[in-house]
Amino acid sequence: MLRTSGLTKRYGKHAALDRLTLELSAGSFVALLGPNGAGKSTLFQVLTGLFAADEGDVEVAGHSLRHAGPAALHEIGVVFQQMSLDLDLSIRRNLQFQADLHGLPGALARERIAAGCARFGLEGQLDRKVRELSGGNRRKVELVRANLHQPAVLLMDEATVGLDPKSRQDLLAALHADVRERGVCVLWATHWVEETEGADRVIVLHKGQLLADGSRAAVTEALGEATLEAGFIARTQ
Ligand SMILES: Nc1ncnc2c1ncn2[C@@H]1O[C@H](COP(=O)(O)OP(=O)(O)OP(=O)(O)O)[C@@H](O)[C@H]1O
Repeated sequence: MLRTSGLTKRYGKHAALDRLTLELSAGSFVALLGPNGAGKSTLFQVLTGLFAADEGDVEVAGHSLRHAGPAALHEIGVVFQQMSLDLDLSIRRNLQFQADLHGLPGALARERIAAGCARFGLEGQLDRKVRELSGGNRRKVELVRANLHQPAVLLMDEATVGLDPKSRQDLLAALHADVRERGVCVLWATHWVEETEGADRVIVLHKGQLLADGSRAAVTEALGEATLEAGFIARTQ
């Protein structure tokens, strides 16, 4: 569903991504675990076409980002670390804007906006400005937005920053439901080991390279300490 081959992105001489090759399947929740500076955000910026890779390519649902950019990008939804909603627009206007960008017909857009918001208990708040919402509800709107065009791949970059435990739980439950019910592939970037719980697969990124890849148990074993957290800390210092 999502493939990268030999993906390299340099800032000057420094390789933030260093020949990264990955293959992620449909219907899987994959945790991308890496310390600060590992290259997680850079990977997301390349996957979403914000920056071009220096080497390598990305394929999303069979479309090459380099050769068929719009088709590849249509299969990606993203929630970045920094909130990117327009604070002075209502929830409805923010979501409608995204629906227009993806060319969703009016009736379908209205239906998906209503269903997406209802899923998070936001249905009574559609005409409120985003500025008036709590951090948790802003995140939920971002997730509704990322899902509006029903992409095959959802990229979540430190998406629980600022969320209370209940909002965090709701967000994760919604994503796991998308994986099960729609066969979405979720790539969940985090530097918190506890956020890999429930993931089908854990990928550990360090200095732009793959350090370990597999189930939590397999990665714990590969990192060579008693717990995943201890191994992660020991091997990424
Ligand atoms: N615009 C930039 N110019 C120069 N170097 C950059 C730039 N953006 C990132 N880097 C460097 O690239 C490397 C990877 O950074 P990146 O932000 O992708 O890591 P990250 O895993 O997302 O970290 P964090 O968990 O702190 O968000 C770091 O060494 C960082 O300093």
